[in-house]
Amino acid sequence: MSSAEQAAVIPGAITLDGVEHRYGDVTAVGPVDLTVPPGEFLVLVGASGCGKSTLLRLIAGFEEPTRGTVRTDGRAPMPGRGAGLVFQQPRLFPWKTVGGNVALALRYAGEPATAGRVDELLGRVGLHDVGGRRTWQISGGQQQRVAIARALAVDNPLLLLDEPFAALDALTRERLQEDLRNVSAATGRTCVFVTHSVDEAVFLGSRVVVLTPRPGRIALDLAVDLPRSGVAAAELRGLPHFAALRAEVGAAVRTEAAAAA
Ligand SMILES: Nc1ncnc2c1ncn2[C@@H]1O[C@H](COP(=O)(O)OP(=O)(O)OP(=O)(O)O)[C@@H](O)[C@H]1O
Repeated sequence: MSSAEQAAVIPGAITLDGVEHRYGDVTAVGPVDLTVPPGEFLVLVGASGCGKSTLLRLIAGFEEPTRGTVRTDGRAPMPGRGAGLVFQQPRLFPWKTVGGNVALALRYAGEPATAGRVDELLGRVGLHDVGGRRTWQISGGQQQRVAIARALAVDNPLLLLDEPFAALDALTRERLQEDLRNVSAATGRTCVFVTHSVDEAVFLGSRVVVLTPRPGRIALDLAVDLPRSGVAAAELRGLPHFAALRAEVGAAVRTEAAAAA
């Protein structure tokens, strides 16, 4: 068994081995080789259409690679019953309460949907005393927090997020980034996060991968060696090293976008 295969059987590990994906005649992704150890916060950045969402869907098991293999926990990913998923739109059920949405996710995951467990998950994302409200009675930022709580209800070490904060105003977005950073540190989940924002990538990621224009391949694979806890968000963003990392990622994104033009 290779070291990549050994890493892949550890819960929360992801391996992509020679992965390519085509839609008809269009090669959207690949080849990509990537090993993500458990607990890593990997951010995928790149120009529109470079294949970020396709890579995420391959890891979620919604797409099968045209070539190569994807493994999560050493197995082919299982669509539907696999990782916790968060999308750009919260996709909550409007006929259910906030707590009802989280309870449904717990039941779907085969876990007891007790009031205590629902409150605990809502508390994790900073939501208190809104469990009895309808989803349309809370703000867009709060709805996205519910979507994250629902994803955390899934008993799986993987959390996959596709531009979850893109539709939010700047201040709400920053607050959710801070909370997600803390949630990921507290839960130890492996996160894969897709974004267009270089700042968001460097703030959230413990590793940032910049993709080339279609087909998406790895142009830059950068470890973000910033403290994961114990430093306030404003302080972190003010560090010279934060600015240096942001400049490095930004330059790679611009170079790749220019190549696409
Ligand atoms: N279901 C599909 N059928 C055909 N082509 C597709 C399909 N989904 C995506 N594509 C194409 O594959 C390429 C990669 O798309 P993908 O959505 O993965 O990129 P992306 O980097 O996430 O883009 P964006 O940042 O705009 O969301 C694009 O050229 C897109 O048009």
